[in-house]
Amino acid sequence: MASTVGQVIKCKAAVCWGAGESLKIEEVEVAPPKAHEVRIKILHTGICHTDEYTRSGKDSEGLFPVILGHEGGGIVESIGEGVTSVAPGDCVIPLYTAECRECKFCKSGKTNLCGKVRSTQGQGLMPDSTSRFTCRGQPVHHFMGTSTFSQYTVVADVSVVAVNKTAPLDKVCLLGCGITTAWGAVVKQPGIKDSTVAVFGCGAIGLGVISTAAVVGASRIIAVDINSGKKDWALKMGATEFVNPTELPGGRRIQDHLVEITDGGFDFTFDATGNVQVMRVALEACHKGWGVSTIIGVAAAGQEIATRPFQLVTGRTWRGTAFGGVKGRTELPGLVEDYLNGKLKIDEYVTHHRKFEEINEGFHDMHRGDCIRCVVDMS
Ligand SMILES: NC(=O)C1=CN([C@@H]2O[C@H](COP(=O)(O)OP(=O)(O)OC[C@H]3O[C@@H](n4cnc5c(N)ncnc54)[C@H](OP(=O)(O)O)[C@@H]3O)[C@@H](O)[C@H]2O)C=CC1
Ligand SMILES: N[C@@H](CCC(=O)N[C@@H](CSC=O)C(=O)NCC(=O)O)C(=O)O
Ligand SMILES: [Zn+2]
Ligand SMILES: [Zn+2]
Repeated sequence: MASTVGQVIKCKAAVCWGAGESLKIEEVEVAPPKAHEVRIKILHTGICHTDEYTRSGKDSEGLFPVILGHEGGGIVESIGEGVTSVAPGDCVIPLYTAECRECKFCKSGKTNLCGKVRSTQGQGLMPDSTSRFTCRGQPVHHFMGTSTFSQYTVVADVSVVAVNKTAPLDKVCLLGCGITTAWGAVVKQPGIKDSTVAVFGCGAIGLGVISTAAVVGASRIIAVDINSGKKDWALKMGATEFVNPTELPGGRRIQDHLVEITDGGFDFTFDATGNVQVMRVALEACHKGWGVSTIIGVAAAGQEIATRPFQLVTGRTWRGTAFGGVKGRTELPGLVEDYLNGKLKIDEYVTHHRKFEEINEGFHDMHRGDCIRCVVDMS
């Protein structure tokens, strides 16, 4: 087959032309990678709730037309000048949280949030402020620096990591977001061993938090979800109990119930719903004096969190995490090895598979209570 290196590639991509619209499979042109960029043939991608959040128009950073997707796996097709970290043929995972190892954030040792490409990423553009995608003669925005709903995508070299070539990409693509976020939210939070934990929301993220908290050795893990169908899932992943707030007697408030059954509240709580009222409950279900609540869920544009400041004055801590605090280029190869060695669950989360042409059905799957993660075959 003729080499595509340096050429514009024509391929299929799922384009979202406007907020709230279904994705449309289109022929797109994907320009070759410029300096410090990498063009990737995407083989599989998960659909994360954050893709739906932006598609639906709830993302204050949302731009259209756009190629969504940020939970992918693929093979490097070609590299731009100056790229040394990956090579053609490498098995890679695109990273929506870059890791340049040079910026103030990366060098701080305090955060995984890299500053190198974040501003252009938020504008749906590559670091030189242009797009590599066109469709029907017009530029199409990138998304989260990854755009994995395209058969070929271009990412910055700081936004991609090579992993073990034997890893099945239809599984480890989930390390591009969901599994890693949940894992990091727990392991990077000191003190979970022998502690009490509440997890609000039992989607892929919440279940991953439950599973990791169980592995780390939490003494009691209470899963909270408004869908009782999630009870079996939560218990299977390691929760010790399950509570459905809508089934409490006499309209009792969930935070009052949780504080009562835990003798004062939890050591740690996690929001994995993106609902700001639930975030408040998660904070207020923390134990006075030391409870720590972590926000993972992403809330819609215009939403704000609130609580009585007294909740914080009396020793509760409110914090949040992006991509689980994980530095992707440094840590993802190890997580892939953990998966290959049976130390990290991924297969269990993949409940649905879809062909690329069925990607909109994959979004519908996500709204059904029985879908944890849908993986799309991009071939
Ligand atoms: N910070 C980060 O880096 C990341 C954040 N996210 C965000 O994390 C959140 C979770 O993602 P994901 O697991 O994929 O989403 P899902 O939609 O799969 O899971 C959310 C779960 O929360 C349940 N839920 C909804 N409302 C409530 C409520 N009031 N009380 C308790 N449970 C409730 C849902 O139930 P039902 O099924 O009935 O709707 C569902 O089971 C999203 O907001 C996503 O955008 C995702 C990845 C990374
Ligand atoms: N664009 C949104 C913010 C969305 C958000 O918080 N994204 C998370 C990852 S969610 C993955 O599924 C994140 O990494 N945030 C940090 C970042 O730098 O974006 C908005 O504007 O509200
Ligand atoms: Zn995600
Ligand atoms: Zn950086």
